[in-house]
Amino acid sequence: MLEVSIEKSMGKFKLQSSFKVQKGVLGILGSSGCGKSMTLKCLSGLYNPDSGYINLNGNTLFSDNQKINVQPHKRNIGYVFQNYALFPHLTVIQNIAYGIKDYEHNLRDKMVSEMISRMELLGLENNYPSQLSGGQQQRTALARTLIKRPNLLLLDEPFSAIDSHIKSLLEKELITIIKNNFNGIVLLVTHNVEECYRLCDQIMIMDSGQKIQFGTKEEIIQSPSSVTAARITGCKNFLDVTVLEENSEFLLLKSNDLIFKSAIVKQHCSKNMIACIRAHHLNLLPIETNVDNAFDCNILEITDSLFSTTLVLNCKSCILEIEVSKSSPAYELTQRSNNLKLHIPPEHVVLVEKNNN
Ligand SMILES: Nc1ncnc2c1ncn2[C@@H]1O[C@H](COP(=O)(O)OP(=O)(O)OP(=O)(O)O)[C@@H](O)[C@H]1O
Repeated sequence: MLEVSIEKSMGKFKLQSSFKVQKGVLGILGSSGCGKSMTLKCLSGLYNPDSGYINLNGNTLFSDNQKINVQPHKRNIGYVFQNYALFPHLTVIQNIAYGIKDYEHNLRDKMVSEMISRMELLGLENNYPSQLSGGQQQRTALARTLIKRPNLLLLDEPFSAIDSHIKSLLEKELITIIKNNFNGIVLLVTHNVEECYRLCDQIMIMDSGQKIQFGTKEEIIQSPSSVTAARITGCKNFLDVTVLEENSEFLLLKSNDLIFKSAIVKQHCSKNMIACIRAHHLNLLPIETNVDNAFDCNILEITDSLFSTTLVLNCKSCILEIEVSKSSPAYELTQRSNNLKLHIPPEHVVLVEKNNN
């Protein structure tokens, strides 16, 4: 179990990080400069927090109250940096052995050769980092870290230096390696929501040095708690709405000339809220369709991607972005007409408080 409650000021920036993880992979998601890497650096001991505490599996690594500050190399925390930070003048085998250089040499050789074969680095033992592919460098960096059997593994944007076409292969590989070789807690820093969803069990969203939401990945994606959390998790549509009616089945909402339904929500609802709707949850239907919660709209802009199309629509004076797969019937419709019906699934409308940004 990892328990963190720390504060750290650096220039104008203030980090106030507090969270608890029992097990599994925690994704730390947030835009550039929100304090993700600083959180990892405080955990690893590279930075000293100004105040607070860090407890890992019952051991206090940092506490300003108790005047405890365990040195970085005694924390048993593995840290894989964005660029892997391999020693360029050492071979694969020497980089991996570096992590356990104080071990008795027979034991060290045995552990290194086991790690080389587990990480599928056989045949590359004597290569220098410059002679390795991105994926091989990543596996070497992981091997160097995991060989020390850390209690906590910190991964800072492990795929940022990798081409997108091999990224998905490496993601799968990384998760298999971690699941098969490591049973401690993993913290994965990323600003890519899809990567975060694929790899993590829980997600913490950060903004301006603070945690703004923490939960399982399903909770975070289905129920963002604020406009910022929704935006960071990829939501594109935010409508200022007035709640016209609230009954046991639905809420009736108004934004400009659009009056639409959302499914009932558990939380208290104010009169004025923000409705967050993800672009891929909206649907397009033929103009003559007559179904509940579907409204006339016209296409203002089309951005064509490889497998999907993003459309900007005007629907009753509300501007909405919708993403349709090129293999969907909705895409066919966009090829034939500019005037369509926009269906808003009530269960996919998330309401957040207006002042809760
Ligand atoms: N050594 C430092 N001195 C002063 N300010 C710093 C220092 N290191 C980081 N900062 C500031 O602290 C803030 C958080 O930085 P951090 O590296 O944690 O961001 P991040 O969320 O990891 O961003 P990115 O996704 O771009 O890596 C930034 O505003 C940064 O400018």
